Amino acid sequence: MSEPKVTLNNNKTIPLLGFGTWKAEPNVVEEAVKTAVKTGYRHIDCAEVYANQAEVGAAFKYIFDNKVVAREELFITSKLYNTCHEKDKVLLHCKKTLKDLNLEYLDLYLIHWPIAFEYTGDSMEDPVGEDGQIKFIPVPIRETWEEMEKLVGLGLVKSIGVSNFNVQALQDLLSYAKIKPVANQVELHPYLPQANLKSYCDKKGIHLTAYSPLGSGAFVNDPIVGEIASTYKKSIPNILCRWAIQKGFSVIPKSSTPARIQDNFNILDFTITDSDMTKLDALSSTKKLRTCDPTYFWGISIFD
Ligand SMILES: NC(=O)C1=CN([C@@H]2O[C@H](COP(=O)(O)OP(=O)(O)OC[C@H]3O[C@@H](n4cnc5c(N)ncnc54)[C@H](OP(=O)(O)O)[C@@H]3O)[C@@H](O)[C@H]2O)C=CC1
Ligand SMILES: O=C1CO[C@H](CO)[C@@H](O)[C@@H]1O
Repeated sequence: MSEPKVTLNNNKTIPLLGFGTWKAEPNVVEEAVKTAVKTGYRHIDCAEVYANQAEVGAAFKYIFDNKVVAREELFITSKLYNTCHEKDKVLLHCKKTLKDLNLEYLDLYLIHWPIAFEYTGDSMEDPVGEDGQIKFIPVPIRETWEEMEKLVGLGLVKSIGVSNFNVQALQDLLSYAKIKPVANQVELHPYLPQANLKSYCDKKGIHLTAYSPLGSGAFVNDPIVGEIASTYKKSIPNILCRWAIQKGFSVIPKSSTPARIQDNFNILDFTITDSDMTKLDALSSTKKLRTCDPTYFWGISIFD
């Protein structure tokens, strides 16, 4: 079954079911990406900070050399890390990402977080001072965004967007952006449904991509999701990802396990009824969860 897609605000399309690569160890990610593409995924989510782009790039080389699919059939995203926000780092690290991924262009390049750290070169390590605190630097998002816009002009990226931006950060960006962000990639699942952000992004034509859609396994003991999964004879991850795509989000579950990579693709042959969608929508009133918390990572609070 072919992948459903939605149209972005620049008229390009994004496949709704993607494949995540964070924490996919360098020695397994190459096989995982090959398995994903052979299974049918057409959207692959990468980032320089995941420290595995060269191995993901080896998979892309295999895929294109062996005509598993053509380059135009894949939608490939990567992200500019917090250490690379300064004016002179954006082009440099976009080119580094393209070289590692063995690509001539990215479909989508995102500012990974709306916060800037001191530069640590290609290591992608977070800069930590002697006091144990992260070394933040005051680079305005505007400076970084203007460089991101130039990448579109250079043909290195088809679309640009952001990740982990709240409504306020998007409002600021839209006040000066010459090229509107096509997408905002954020943590999103029934325990963190991002209702305010969704309503703002819908109004502004910004697509939302749901990261950590499985909530780090937090739903395995949820009786409502479990019951819905048995009704449809699907797995809990299937229900979570299907819920996301029925709400119009793209979704990027990660797995390094071949059977799970294949299982997670099995969401295109069924529809969750409105009444079951309502039950899933109601879960955030029973439990709230944020697995990727910058307060915990770096001691900075950026979400509402
Ligand atoms: N923009 C950002 O700041 C962020 C982006 N992301 C992106 O989103 C992607 C997905 O998010 P991530 O945080 O990885 O978490 P996910 O919600 O995708 O969960 C991944 C975990 O679930 C396990 N898993 C996957 N499928 C199944 C299954 N069918 N049954 C049981 N367990 C399963 C995986 O194990 P195993 O691999 O062992 O099978 C892994 O431990 C990332 O890989 C990354 O690409 C993530 C976080 C932040
Ligand atoms: O995508 C991500 C995965 O983890 C990183 C932390 O180590 C985050 O920076 C980021 O959000």
